Amino acid sequence: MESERDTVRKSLYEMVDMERAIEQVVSTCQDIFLASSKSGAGYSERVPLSECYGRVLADDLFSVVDVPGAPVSMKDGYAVRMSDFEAPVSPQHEAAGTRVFAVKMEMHATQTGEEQIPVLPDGCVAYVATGAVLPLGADAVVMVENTRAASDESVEILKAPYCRGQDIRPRGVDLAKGQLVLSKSELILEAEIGLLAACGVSHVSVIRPPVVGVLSTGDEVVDVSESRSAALSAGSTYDSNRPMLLAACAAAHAQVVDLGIVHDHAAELERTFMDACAKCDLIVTSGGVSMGRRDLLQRILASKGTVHFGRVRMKPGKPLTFATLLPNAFEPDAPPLPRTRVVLSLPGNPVSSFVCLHLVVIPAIRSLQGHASPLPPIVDAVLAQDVKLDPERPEYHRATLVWNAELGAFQARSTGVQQSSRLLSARSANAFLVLPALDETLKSGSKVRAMLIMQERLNG
Ligand SMILES: Nc1nc2c(c(=O)[nH]1)N[C@H]1C(S)=C(S)[C@@H](COP(=O)(O)OP(=O)(O)OC[C@H]3O[C@@H](n4cnc5c(N)ncnc54)[C@H](O)[C@@H]3O)O[C@H]1N2
Ligand code: MOO
Repeated sequence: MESERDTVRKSLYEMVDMERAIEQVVSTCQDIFLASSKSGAGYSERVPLSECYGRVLADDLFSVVDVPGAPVSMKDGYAVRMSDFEAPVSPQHEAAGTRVFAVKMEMHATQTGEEQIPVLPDGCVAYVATGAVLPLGADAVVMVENTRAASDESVEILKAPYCRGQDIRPRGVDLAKGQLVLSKSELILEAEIGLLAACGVSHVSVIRPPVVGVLSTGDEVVDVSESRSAALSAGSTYDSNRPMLLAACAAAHAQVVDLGIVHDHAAELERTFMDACAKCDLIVTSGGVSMGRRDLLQRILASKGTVHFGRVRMKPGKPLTFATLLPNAFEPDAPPLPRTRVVLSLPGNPVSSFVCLHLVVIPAIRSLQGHASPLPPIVDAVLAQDVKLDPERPEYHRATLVWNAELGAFQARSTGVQQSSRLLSARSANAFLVLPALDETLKSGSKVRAMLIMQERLNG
């Protein structure tokens, strides 16, 4: 048993590898998601298409219509019967390889009912617009560029269609009624929204977003809204973590709850956690997880639940802490709520928070929504300059990747001094270079692994 004296000098937690830490967070969140999908309680909600971007589908989806609903033309041109091209023709047209047909009707792209579709008379053609329903009996389309107006009512076809069905979209070729269009657990982005609308679906069942509460801790931390009313004292610092985390969690389609700034005071922290546990699936905190006397979070979490890890072999973000709490941990007499609560306590240094946000918070939110691939993608990149490695901890080095056509590779440029308080090192970053712990310098031109973040920035 360690004495009180020892515990202030040495962390209670073994240092775990970052890959293992990420895996543990993701698999715990996936288990919570699976348990809630089985119980069905509050698992999904029905939303209009305008609200489903970035959400995960809760059910398989089938088309309720054929697209197109009838054979339609793929070109502006003339609908023809192929058999009419076998009829005898004048020697003059025979020699020229052309044929003249009477144009008996015009079909435009309108909301044609099935009963309104006319029959194409033998030996005649119909003018058809792109997307227009074909007259019955037509089995190919000749585009206008292969025709010449012979008179007001006839057309000379200069190049006969080479096969039946040419330039026709048959009924149901794009989507067939009853066809599985999207599967449960698929991510809905713009293509999927277009697809759903195309097959007549106006509302979909999507996974309910996790409720994510965000709080900052620290007696020195000041809300930015106070910036107009009071000058910042020497020891104070504006709260940059909470606005950053709230924005990123909302962008990851969580329902966010601002839990404010909490002092380094055990009773106040416990009260905030009690309140958060009642309404949040995931509680994200920053600050108060390291070795200071007022770093109280790990002790509170350990007393109310399970701390899975409290130190990670990574830079920046070493004191990253992951805990789970039973939903009634702070109110033992209250009836248990359906889900285990997840707590991710990020280190207070703003860049450490930023890095942990991308490495564990966003993957946790994605896992709680049933995303099949919750982790950021990793690509190869080539260093644009020398980079000094950290001898003790693997580093997530902020960098900007730019595609270099000459190299046929992404080139990675460091964002500069990587100190964990220097938020400017996150500015314009679109990747973390995943660097090993080694006492050496990686030379310009070396190949490294790069984890893509904020992919909107990949093009600068
Ligand atoms: N003796 C040791 N000290 C420290 C260790 C260690 O291993 N042994 N680890 C260091 C590392 S690494 C980190 S990272 C920090 C993280 O500590 P905490 O999570 O306890 O963070 P705080 O001490 O509360 O704050 C650190 C720093 O960040 C500023 N801060 C805090 N919250 C915010 C916020 N919301 N917005 C902007 N800035 C914030 C705070 O004022 C401090 O300057 O611990 C090292 N220490
Ligand atoms: O790990 Mo700390 O986040 O390096 O400063």
